[in-house]
Amino acid sequence: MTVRFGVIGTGAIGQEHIRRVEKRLSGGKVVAVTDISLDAARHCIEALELDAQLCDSEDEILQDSSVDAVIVTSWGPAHEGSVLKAIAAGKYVFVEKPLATTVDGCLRIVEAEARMGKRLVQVGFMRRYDASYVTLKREIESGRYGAPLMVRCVHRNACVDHRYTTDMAVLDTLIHELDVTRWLLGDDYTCVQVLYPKTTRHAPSGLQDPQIFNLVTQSGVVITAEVFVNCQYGYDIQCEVVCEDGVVSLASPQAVDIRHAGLHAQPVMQDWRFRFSDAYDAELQDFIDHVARGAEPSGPSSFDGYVATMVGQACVSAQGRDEWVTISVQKDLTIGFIRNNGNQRE
Ligand SMILES: NC(=O)C1=CN([C@@H]2O[C@H](COP(=O)(O)OP(=O)(O)OC[C@H]3O[C@@H](n4cnc5c(N)ncnc54)[C@H](O)[C@@H]3O)[C@@H](O)[C@H]2O)C=CC1
Ligand SMILES: O=C1[C@@H](O)[C@H](O)[C@@H](O)[C@H](O)[C@H]1O
Repeated sequence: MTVRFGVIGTGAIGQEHIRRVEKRLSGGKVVAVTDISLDAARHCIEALELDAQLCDSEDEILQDSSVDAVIVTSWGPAHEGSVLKAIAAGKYVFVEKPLATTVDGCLRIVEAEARMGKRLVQVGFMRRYDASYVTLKREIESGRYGAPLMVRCVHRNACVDHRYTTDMAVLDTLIHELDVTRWLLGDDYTCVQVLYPKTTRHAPSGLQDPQIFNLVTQSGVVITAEVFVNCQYGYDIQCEVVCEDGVVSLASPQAVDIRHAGLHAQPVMQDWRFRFSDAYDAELQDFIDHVARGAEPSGPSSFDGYVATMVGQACVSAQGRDEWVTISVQKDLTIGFIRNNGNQRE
């Protein structure tokens, strides 16, 4: 069966996902698109030469019985409403991170899905599909290096625009580390502290950049994550796991190694589009494959989305304070269904 998609939000990653469904992946087709800016949606249809209907609203997409699944790629604060409506309409939904920008919003989604009695939602935490992260997890789980003790993460973007605010360093950027490190270690966070180094002159006015997040897990692993979104030189994602008997790190994603003009160098990618291109392909293909055979998605679940936003909110509340903030994930029976059925990709 071909999965017929409706897309809500035709901005940067919306267009990326539409292009991959149409041109690179198999088993999916975009049949309807909308955006709060209808001009943006119209332009997307024209620019990508889509054979898709321009819909006036998300409601029109969700009421359309020819749409099997939706891709939600609008701004974060709009995600909750679209996902809840999609669940109510019984549609599968691939939603970009964050699942919702508030903890209560995430819980409403988790509970709505639990009431349906089946998983419908997959969250776009694509790093779980990145070959280098997958290998890193496999190596850690082999036990060959002993128990993980410390993790050092770096998340650098070349630059951001004036709309990027200090809390977005958490809910827009660090949220990837919050999800992937929990997945890598199979461990939950207990507390967080945020340090503010000197701010770069390249940061838009009022933005604290860079920021350092120190997190501790239940088993006592200490994670240090740097977020620096105006580093100028490119898009740089690093992760090093220090274990009792060895150190395992993400491999460089570069395909070339250059010796030139007295230098031995590797180019640095400039954007998430390139660094995680294969991972975005893999996550969406996995979603399509499950939906096409009527199976529940098995990628990052709404519970994972809830945990990431919940931990993210604790990080936000620790920003600008010189103290540790406690984190406790709610794991009651209401959401046990999703937790137990949707937490693992294997
Ligand atoms: N997984 C990843 O690595 C990435 C994830 N993202 C996530 O994807 C989402 C979108 O980000 P971008 O594409 O960069 O933003 P963008 O600003 O380029 O595009 C967002 C689009 O959504 C539309 N929109 C906003 N509210 C809407 C609503 N209520 N209904 C319909 N359309 C609406 C806007 O008009 C805009 O066209 C964000 O949640 C972001 O965090 C973005 C980039 C990379
Ligand atoms: O999700 C993403 C963006 O929304 C975010 O703004 C960037 O900081 C991240 O690197 C990218 O992966």
